[in-house]
Amino acid sequence: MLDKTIAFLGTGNMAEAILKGLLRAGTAKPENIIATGRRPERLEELQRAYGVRTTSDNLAAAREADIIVLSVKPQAMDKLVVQVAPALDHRKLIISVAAGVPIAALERRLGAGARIIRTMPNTPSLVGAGACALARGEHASQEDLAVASRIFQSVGTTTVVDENLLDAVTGLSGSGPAYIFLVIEALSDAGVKVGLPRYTALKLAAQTVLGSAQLLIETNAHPGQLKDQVTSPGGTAIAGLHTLEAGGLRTTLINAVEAATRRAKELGEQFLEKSER
Ligand SMILES: NC(=O)C1=CN([C@@H]2O[C@H](COP(=O)(O)OP(=O)(O)OC[C@H]3O[C@@H](n4cnc5c(N)ncnc54)[C@H](OP(=O)(O)O)[C@@H]3O)[C@@H](O)[C@H]2O)C=CC1
Ligand SMILES: O=C(O)[C@@H]1CCC=N1
Repeated sequence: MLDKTIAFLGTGNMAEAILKGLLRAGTAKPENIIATGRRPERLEELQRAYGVRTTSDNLAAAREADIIVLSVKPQAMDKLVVQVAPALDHRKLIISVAAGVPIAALERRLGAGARIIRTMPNTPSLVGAGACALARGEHASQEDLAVASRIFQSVGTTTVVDENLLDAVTGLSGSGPAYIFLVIEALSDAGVKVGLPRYTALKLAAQTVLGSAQLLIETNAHPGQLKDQVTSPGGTAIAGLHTLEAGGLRTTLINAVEAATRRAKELGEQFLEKSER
């Protein structure tokens, strides 16, 4: 149990996933979590669902909390950071989940000495199956990194990386759930096309993705080896695989991760420009 108050500044999809995961794991108590937002109906919904404290006053939340999670969209981050900067002194641990936003740019807004951990989580955190990468800012201590890691470990796996790799992480695992949901939806449509009822097709598709990932992680085997185990000579899987290769699945996935990584960099550059004004 974390004996600290955590404020989520901007409680949308990603912050809710972390918040719910933290409560589910028993890492934080609802009374030690403050969730901020703009719309009263959203705050009521969060209060009702999780019993956390809610407010539209970011500055008051930042003043009260020990740990501040910056969780608005990158495009809204500069305004938020300028607003809460007076409350964010070196006694606070600041965790950013924003795609692209560099630590140096946040430090420029928050002043020298700001203890910042930049992270890239993903939405499966909601069910304790997240994948999060973390990078430590110059003024954050090893202890700060350990506290941030504990938060994200309670909702999934964590990896510490150099900050310059976080845009790539954003392209792969941060954005990855969107790719996989598209794949599951497409596989379900395919199941319907070959005659399965919709619900049966969706259940089979989702479990196939989950089970394959679990098999890979638990056996630590190479994905090619596990693919070969499914693929009999002259059988069904090779017929399907040939079609996927002809459709350029690998190249398409590589291009997707590259495009998302590029977009994370662009978002960071836009933030930098704003923070220089
Ligand atoms: N979604 C994802 O899969 C991932 C997202 N991220 C990062 O998480 C961050 C949030 O993304 P996501 O959760 O998807 O976005 P959402 O739009 O779902 O959440 C952002 C929330 O912030 C609120 N908000 C906006 N401005 C303010 C403000 N000034 N004060 C208080 N609340 C505010 C919004 O309220 P309102 O609805 O009223 O506008 C909204 O609820 C981004 O920086 C993104 O890069 C990182 C990893 C994965
Ligand atoms: O699309 C986005 O910008 C966010 C960041 C990572 C995943 N979703």
